[in-house]
Amino acid sequence: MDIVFIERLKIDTIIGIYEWERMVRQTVTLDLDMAFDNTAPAATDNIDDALNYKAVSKRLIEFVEGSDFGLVETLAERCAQIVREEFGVTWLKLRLRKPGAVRGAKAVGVQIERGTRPE
Ligand SMILES: Nc1nc2c(c(=O)[nH]1)N=C([C@H](O)[C@@H](O)CO)CN2
Repeated sequence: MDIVFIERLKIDTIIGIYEWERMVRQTVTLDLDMAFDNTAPAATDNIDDALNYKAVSKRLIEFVEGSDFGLVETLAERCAQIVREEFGVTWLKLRLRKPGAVRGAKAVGVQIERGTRPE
C-alpha cells in the first residue's frame, strides 16, 4: 500500500469545551496518512493522476479555520470525512494534536483510522 502524507499541518481555530475557549483561536496540528496507489502518477509524472497533498491541505485549512467545534473528536471526524468524500481516499489515518491544552503535556488529541485499508 502506498501512502501520501501530510505532517504537522498547523491551523488556528476555535476549539474547546470551556467558555474561554470559545473566545480565542488555538492552534491544532494535523497529521494524515492517506492510502493512494502511486503507480499511475509515478508512470505519467502528471499531477492530475496524483493525490495532490497541496489541494488536500488547502481544503483542510479552509475548513478548520472556519469551524468552531467543542471536541477534537468531532473536528477529526469531519476532516476525515472531507478527505474521503472529496478526494476519493479509501483509507486514512488522521492524528489531531492540540498543543498546550494540558499543562505538562506537549500535546493532547486523537488519532482515528477510517475506511478499508488496502493490501
Ligand atoms: N477526549 C477529549 N477530552 C477533552 C477535550 C476533547 O476535545 N476531547 N477537550 C477538552 C478541553 O477543551 C481542553 O482541550 C482544554 O484544556 C478537555 N478534554
